[in-house]
Amino acid sequence: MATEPVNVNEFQELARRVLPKMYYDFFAGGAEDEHTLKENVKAFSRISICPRIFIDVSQIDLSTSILGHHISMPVMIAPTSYHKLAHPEGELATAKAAAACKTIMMLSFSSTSTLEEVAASCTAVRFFQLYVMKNREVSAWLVQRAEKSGYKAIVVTVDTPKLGRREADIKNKMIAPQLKNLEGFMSTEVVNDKGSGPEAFANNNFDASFCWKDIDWLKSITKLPILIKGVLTHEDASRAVEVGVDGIVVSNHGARQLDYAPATISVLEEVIFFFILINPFSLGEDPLEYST
Ligand SMILES: Cc1cc2nc3c(=O)[nH]c(=O)nc-3n(C[C@H](O)[C@H](O)[C@H](O)COP(=O)(O)O)c2cc1C
Repeated sequence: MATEPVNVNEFQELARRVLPKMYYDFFAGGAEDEHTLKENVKAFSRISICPRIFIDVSQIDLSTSILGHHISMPVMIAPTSYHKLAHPEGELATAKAAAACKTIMMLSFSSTSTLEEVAASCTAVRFFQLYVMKNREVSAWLVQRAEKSGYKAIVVTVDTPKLGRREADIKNKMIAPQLKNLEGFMSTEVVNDKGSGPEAFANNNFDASFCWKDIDWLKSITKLPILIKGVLTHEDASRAVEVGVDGIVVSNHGARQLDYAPATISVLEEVIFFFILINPFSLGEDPLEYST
């Protein structure tokens, strides 16, 4: 690329050129046929933006609040794994960017820096993303550490009872890096010469039985607000209200989990419509905030 990249597509192309294929494929790929991966992009391209004219836009304020935290724009950093595979500064650089942009960073369970290191490195409001493990003690220990380190919410990812079948990772025999948050408690090294290391680790350790009733357990171990990430239907949004979580993240996990799931943006309207129906006067103020 002759000039500095100016948009995310150009950054992606740059990443493709400089990263080892195994890592690039991990970051860029989706599950199985990658049907949903393509749909995620196509669905955005089907949305057009209709401008209204003669409005004074000399001062623009995009700021909003999420769970009471004021942020500069309705854009946050979703939890993504293994940042150090892309850059030596890893999650610390991402956290610095979140602070500079005055937005919220959700730190992945699968980070390559510890949650304490990230907390010490920046002033950004941080949420901690959790996969609930078969060994509940490990999950409780992580939640307590997040609470102690000043994270402001626990985001439980609920679309990953098993890791999505990511065929590129299987072919590349993707090697999972050490998960820093688990260091000292358990080894995350997986020798899996048959396929994807991350898939083997997740399938050995994530609790595929975790379901609605277990939200009570989570509430019993933390005072932090609880968000569930991976909701795609109004039925599940309704259930989330019933079990009393503090927020939902509408998401198909970047098409990395269930292939042929709908594009996230295409179901957002349905889910938001449900909230308007149950609470017509409080859009934007309700404790259940809306995001993808
Ligand atoms: C490389 C990569 C790693 C990801 N790692 C995680 C993760 O560790 N935990 C998680 O909950 N979501 C993870 N995600 C999903 C993102 O948080 C986010 O949901 C996705 O990129 C955007 O799709 P959505 O708009 O459907 O949410 C990852 C996504 C990518 C691309």
